[in-house]
Amino acid sequence: MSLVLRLSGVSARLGGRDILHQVDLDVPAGRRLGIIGVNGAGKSTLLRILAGVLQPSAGEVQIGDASGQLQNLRRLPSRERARRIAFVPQEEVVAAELLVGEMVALGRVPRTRPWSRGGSAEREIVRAALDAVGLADRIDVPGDQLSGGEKRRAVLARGLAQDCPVMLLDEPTNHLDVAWQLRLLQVFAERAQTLVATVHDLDLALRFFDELAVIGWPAGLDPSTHPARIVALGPPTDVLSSRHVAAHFGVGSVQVPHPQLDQSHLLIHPREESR
Ligand SMILES: Nc1ncnc2c1ncn2[C@@H]1O[C@H](COP(=O)(O)OP(=O)(O)OP(=O)(O)O)[C@@H](O)[C@H]1O
Repeated sequence: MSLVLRLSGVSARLGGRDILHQVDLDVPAGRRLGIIGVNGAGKSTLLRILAGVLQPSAGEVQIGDASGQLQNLRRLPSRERARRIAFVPQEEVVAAELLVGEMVALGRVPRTRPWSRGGSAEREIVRAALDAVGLADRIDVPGDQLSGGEKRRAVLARGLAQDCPVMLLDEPTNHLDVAWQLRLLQVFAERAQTLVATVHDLDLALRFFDELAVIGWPAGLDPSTHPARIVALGPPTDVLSSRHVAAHFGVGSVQVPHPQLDQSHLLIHPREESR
């Protein structure tokens, strides 16, 4: 299977502190990869490195083309990178002075000629992206008139409008109600060839992704003095075994089959109750 992104020996340093250490990660084309881990582990940092918006302190980030040829992500011009990778960061302010449609249209900038304005075809793409997140009727409304969850959906619509084969989403389900959490991930799964997303909801992670990577610390390493690394990688049912969840999240858990649907769910409980 060809790779769309590859991290080799990637480390990250922020504010004079080592955050990630020697991360190796392959993202194959056509996969849904979930990044999980406790607060402050380094998930956003890893995603920003994959997106090419943060330079690693060591190691190499490579991007693969349709034929599977890998090249250094830094050598790719930023406009070309933005035609191949859409990145939606964790928290983003929707500018009050922009209409919702104008903000979503920013996702089209890499696809248009420099300084050109989008025509009616571009407006249709923007409308379709807003429609996919249930906000088509808000296209001409100022951004600051949206609720928190609606703002999040509008920012995600901008990522959809960018129309890239690879989409990187940092906590896409933040601020969303339960129905939109499920629907939004499905929308992106249908539009993106390859999807990498960070999530905190481990039950959602178990059901939605093909593969999970846990960012954390091996047993015995003090998180306050050591950078994190990938401590588990593989199919969700393996990565979210009771043993792994206890070791990396400090809680008890059990995977149980849904009584009516052909899927498993993860029940979380305080660690003592598992005895
Ligand atoms: N600009 C920065 N300068 C210094 N330290 C930073 C900076 N950004 C993040 N950090 C630190 O890097 C570590 C990893 O942060 P990151 O945001 O990647 O974690 P995360 O796993 O995404 O966390 P969360 O689940 O809380 O969103 C944290 O300890 C954080 O305090």
